[in-house]
Amino acid sequence: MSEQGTTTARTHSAGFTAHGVTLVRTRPDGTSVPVLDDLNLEVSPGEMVCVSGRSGTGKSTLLEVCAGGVRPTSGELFWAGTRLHALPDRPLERWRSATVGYLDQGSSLLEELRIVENVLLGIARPSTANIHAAHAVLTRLGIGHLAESWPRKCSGGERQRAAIARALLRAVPLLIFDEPTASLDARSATLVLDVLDEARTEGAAILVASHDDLVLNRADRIIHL
Ligand SMILES: Nc1ncnc2c1ncn2[C@@H]1O[C@H](COP(=O)(O)OP(=O)(O)OP(=O)(O)O)[C@@H](O)[C@H]1O
Repeated sequence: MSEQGTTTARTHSAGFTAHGVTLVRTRPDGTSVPVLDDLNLEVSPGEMVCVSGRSGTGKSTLLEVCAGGVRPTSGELFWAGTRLHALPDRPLERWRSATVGYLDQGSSLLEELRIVENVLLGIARPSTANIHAAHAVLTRLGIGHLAESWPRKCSGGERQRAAIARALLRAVPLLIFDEPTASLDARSATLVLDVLDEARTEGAAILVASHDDLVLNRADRIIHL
């Protein structure tokens, strides 16, 4: 693993740190697959770090581990000094809900909910202000006109932007986005990156996996797997 770009002083007291992370998966036939091997990364508040690399090198898996969705086989994960790797399941899940805006590679939406309802999913009892904010973020992402549409009537890129809107709506401090521009043309990708820039300026720590030069060019640092 190698890094390029500027490096700022970071400590375990702010932002996200992964140290010596290893993950071994087990195939259905019982054989072991080493997926992550002794990975280290840090993402400070107000910084966007991009994980890049060939297909199958473990980018999505690393993001899932950092988001608290998969436990590493070994290694340490910290958020603002909290030892995430030592948390039991329920506190880890509470940390994840309160702290992480996660976009998976499939940009999964619930088909039985309209786009704006999908965006509001992470909020238990949406207020009028939350609903206005959901419409506003959809508009920023160029799909405000689709707020009342059903996901099945939307294109891949529109669905992807709706999933991004959902991850952004709660203004959480850690955004972990897997291939956020994968289904987007340059114009739509730029809308997404402008919104991410705004979140970064407001102090979010942002970790993305991407091959897209538009994303790589905006990153503060790049980690090559
Ligand atoms: N549940 C699993 N069980 C066993 N192996 C898995 C599992 N999930 C992923 N892998 C393997 O782990 C490796 C890394 O997968 P991952 O999806 O993290 O790669 P990636 O770099 O994100 O790839 P891509 O760029 O194609 O999305 C791959 O070889 C994959 O086959």
